[in-house]
Amino acid sequence: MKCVKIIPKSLKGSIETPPSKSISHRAIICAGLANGISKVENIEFSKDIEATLEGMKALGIKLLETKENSDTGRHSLTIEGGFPLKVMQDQIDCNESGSTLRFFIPIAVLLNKNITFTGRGKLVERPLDVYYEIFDRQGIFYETNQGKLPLKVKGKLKPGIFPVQGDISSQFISGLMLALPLLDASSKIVMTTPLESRRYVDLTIEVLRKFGIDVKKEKDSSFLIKGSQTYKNGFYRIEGDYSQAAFWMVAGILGGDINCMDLKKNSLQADQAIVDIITKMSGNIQNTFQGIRTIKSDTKAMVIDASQCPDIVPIVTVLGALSNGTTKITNAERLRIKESDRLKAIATELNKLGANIKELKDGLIIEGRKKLRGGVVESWNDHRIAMSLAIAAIRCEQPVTIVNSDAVNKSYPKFWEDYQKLGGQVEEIFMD
Ligand SMILES: O=C(O)C1=C[C@@H](OP(=O)(O)O)[C@@H](O)[C@H](O)C1
Ligand SMILES: C=C(OP(=O)(O)O)C(=O)O
Repeated sequence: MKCVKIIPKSLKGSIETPPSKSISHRAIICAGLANGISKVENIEFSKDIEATLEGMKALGIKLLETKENSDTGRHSLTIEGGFPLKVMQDQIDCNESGSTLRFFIPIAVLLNKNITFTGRGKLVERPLDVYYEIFDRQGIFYETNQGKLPLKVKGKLKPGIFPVQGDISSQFISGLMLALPLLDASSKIVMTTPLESRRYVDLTIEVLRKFGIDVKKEKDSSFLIKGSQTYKNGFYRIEGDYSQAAFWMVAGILGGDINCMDLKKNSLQADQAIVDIITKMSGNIQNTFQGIRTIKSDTKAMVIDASQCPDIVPIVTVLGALSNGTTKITNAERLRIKESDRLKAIATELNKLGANIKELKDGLIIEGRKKLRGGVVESWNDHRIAMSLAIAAIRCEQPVTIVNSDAVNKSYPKFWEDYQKLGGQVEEIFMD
């Protein structure tokens, strides 16, 4: 198994922030549903984005051209889409990507064709009940392995009222929003419990708008989607990813000076919350002409409500573990159904490095320390756990070995390369 050994060092320099994974999924799907040719620029081929692109190809879209930008190594895609889609393969492999699976299922049940969804790792068991309830209500055929993947579907979604729980995953609401405009009458999504990860839904509405689709927010708890809409083809450039920038921002605060470039100031990304969190913890964070800069600072503890920004919890836990006082993470129960049980994973592994973190049912209590010790830790095959541990290494007294370091490929294949570009000392090793 691939592992990395990190010699603790501060990180300094500028980083070309990777493109937003969340926006990339949405833009590729929208381009595929639009009649004609669209261009999607600034794509990083992470495993999750590959799954979405391959999935859309299975549904008949054509990837006419992939052009690499020689400066950034990122790609510009020319996509020929169109609805109705022409199913080329009846099996869609979502690998470990929750977004791919939950965005594709409603699209698959627009087509009345047999389609089977497969996946790996924790994705096999991540919840899908919100969709199963809709299928039961509408008489859509589906077959699972006791609720888990593989999932086989066949049927045709009907417009109407969709009561949906808002606190399991916002990805169900985004998935429905992608498909419902293509039905022949209006639909309404009505939240039956408060919507968490709300800004991911706002992001879906924004990308849909750019592709000519209108979704109306009626109140905080319901969305109106007119039927018989058509996706319009066009050009979309993906902005930088705040979830990934969060790792470098915390790295700057813990021991360096880092400028993250290509971050939109008025972004709809949920994880822009990292800027507010660092500011409130008294970190030195500044807007620069090209991005956001963080500089080594003494930070203090705070209480962080994770309900709207779950993906930054692992890296915020690292910051809390190295801040003065007791940081509390609350409303974070959904972290247990991500690529790993992230509350357990980050608490267990940071404690191995010498942190003092107590796990609660829906959060964490983190007693801050000046330094951590170092040692051997596990990624739990979770990209955000691997990257968080790599950043924690900056303030360790001894080297840190991360087992299964390839987990980063799910969202950020160039993470180790960028870590070294910033002056980090990383040695690749293999362990059984
Ligand atoms: O819509 C999206 O792009 C995402 C929504 C969030 O999921 P939940 O709504 O399940 O929290 C987030 O954790 C995930 O990484 C990406
Ligand atoms: C949870 C994540 O993604 P997904 O739900 O798409 O697998 C993530 O990127 O942290």
